[in-house]
Amino acid sequence: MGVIENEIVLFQGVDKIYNTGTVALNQLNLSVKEGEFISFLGPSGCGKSTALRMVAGLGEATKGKIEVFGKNPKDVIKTSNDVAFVFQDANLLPWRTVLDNVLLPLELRGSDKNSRKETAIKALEMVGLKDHLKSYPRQLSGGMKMRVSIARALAAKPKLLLMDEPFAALDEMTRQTLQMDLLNIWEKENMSVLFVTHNVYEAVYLSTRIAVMSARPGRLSNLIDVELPYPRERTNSKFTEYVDIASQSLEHSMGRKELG
Ligand SMILES: Nc1ncnc2c1ncn2[C@@H]1O[C@H](COP(=O)(O)OP(=O)(O)OP(=O)(O)O)[C@@H](O)[C@H]1O
Repeated sequence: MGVIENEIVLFQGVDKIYNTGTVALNQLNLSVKEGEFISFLGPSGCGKSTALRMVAGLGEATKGKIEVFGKNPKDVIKTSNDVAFVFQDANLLPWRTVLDNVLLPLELRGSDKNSRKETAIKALEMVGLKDHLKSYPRQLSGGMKMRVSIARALAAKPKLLLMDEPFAALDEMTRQTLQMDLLNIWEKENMSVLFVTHNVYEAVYLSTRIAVMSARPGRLSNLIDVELPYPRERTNSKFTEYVDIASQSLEHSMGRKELG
């Protein structure tokens, strides 16, 4: 099989069976190209997080191959800052200020002392928190905490950002604002994003492609190319069409309805 140009992530025949016997992924095949914004959409327990975690070198495939930038994911994590992870929980240290939370991974990595503060401030600027450098996590709203968490990931200047339901705990207004801001950052920074969500609207709003996962178990049931220009208009009829396509695909993947 030839190498695909600009391929940054490859799942090839990937099975993941946990030692409890749970089959989390079954023959997952997916090729992600540079610059894509891919969402894994699927019901609870279909293996979305498992797939994302393996891209971050957390856990190994039971069978098949996963490559990130053409290498073993564990090696990529060990030797570069090219991959960053944002979780649903912002995971901030309560005794550190906003700036110090973003600085922490840079300190741990031993990056240059003089430039790291500048890098952290720039990342906080990108997420609109330049005026809150000295605040503590307890003084921030849920949305602001998530912004700090995103800034912490961006400070490493990753080429690939992995996000596991980052906005799931936020209210709808905050979620929509963060989605918009995330897209702006994605476009400006030339990053690629792998994003996990349960939310069909979120997947259609954000993604260049949606990987719909099935719970029977851990299979890719559909790949949807979302051919809509950015920024997307949620009230647009084309947007609604994609929401319908993704919803039907999701229902089909859960075995409730056959695709029309
Ligand atoms: N460390 C683990 N050990 C054993 N089983 C696990 C482990 N992690 C996940 N699983 C199981 O693997 C399956 C897939 O889990 P995973 O978290 O990847 O799904 P998900 O699609 O991300 O679910 P959710 O949307 O609820 O987060 C589930 O049945 C889960 O219980």
